[in-house]
Amino acid sequence: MSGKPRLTYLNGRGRMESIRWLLAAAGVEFEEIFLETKEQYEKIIKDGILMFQQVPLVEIDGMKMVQTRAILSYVAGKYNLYGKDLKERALIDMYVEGIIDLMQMILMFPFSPPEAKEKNLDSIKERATNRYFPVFEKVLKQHGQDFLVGNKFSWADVQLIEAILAVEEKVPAVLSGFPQLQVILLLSINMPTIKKFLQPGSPRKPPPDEHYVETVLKIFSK
Ligand SMILES: N[C@@H](CCC(=O)N[C@@H](CS)C(=O)NCC(=O)O)C(=O)O
Repeated sequence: MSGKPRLTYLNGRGRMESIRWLLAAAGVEFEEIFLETKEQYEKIIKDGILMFQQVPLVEIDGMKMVQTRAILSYVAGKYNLYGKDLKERALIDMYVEGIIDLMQMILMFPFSPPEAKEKNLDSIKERATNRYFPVFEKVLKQHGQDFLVGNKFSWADVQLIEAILAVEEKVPAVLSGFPQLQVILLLSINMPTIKKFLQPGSPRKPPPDEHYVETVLKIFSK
């Protein structure tokens, strides 16, 4: 093995995308194995590699890690993106969990039935604008620092930037009432590691299309 973390998931965003973001933001290169068939997925289950028969799977530092949040917090801790003490870490956890709740709506959106799409899109817009983005706008405004926690770039910032860009893909003007978020977005997308991740040809995955949705349904159908 090359020593690089090895990620096993589908060739699409899903639950793995935040892990790709965090590794990329930390400047860590990784390898990927893409599941394309149910047989491939069943084989890794049969081999006993997936603790709960679920992906994402990340092989890192001799471990076969599953559970998205466990993987993310390991990576955040390992690469100094997890605050300087327990209190900063608690804050990062709260921010991240909030953003993950918003991202969950975005994750499920492509699987909405056609008649529910408009309503679900409205809910994403409503939640982003009225519940989640105002929190981060206020935090940044109140402490006047560049980043969310401890005046230092952290996992919380990475998660926020991923979420902002994901919401903007669906609701382009969503940041118009959030000047602080515009600033942190600009600052972050110009950081060398993130800039690289946002360039074509990087491991960042495109928004889910019909083929991705079909592949997910095919692989995970019972
Ligand atoms: N709590 C787990 C959930 C993982 C999960 O639901 N993964 C899906 C793919 S995105 C899966 O493997 N589904 C198959 C199954 O649950 O049987 C995590 O956050 O990693």
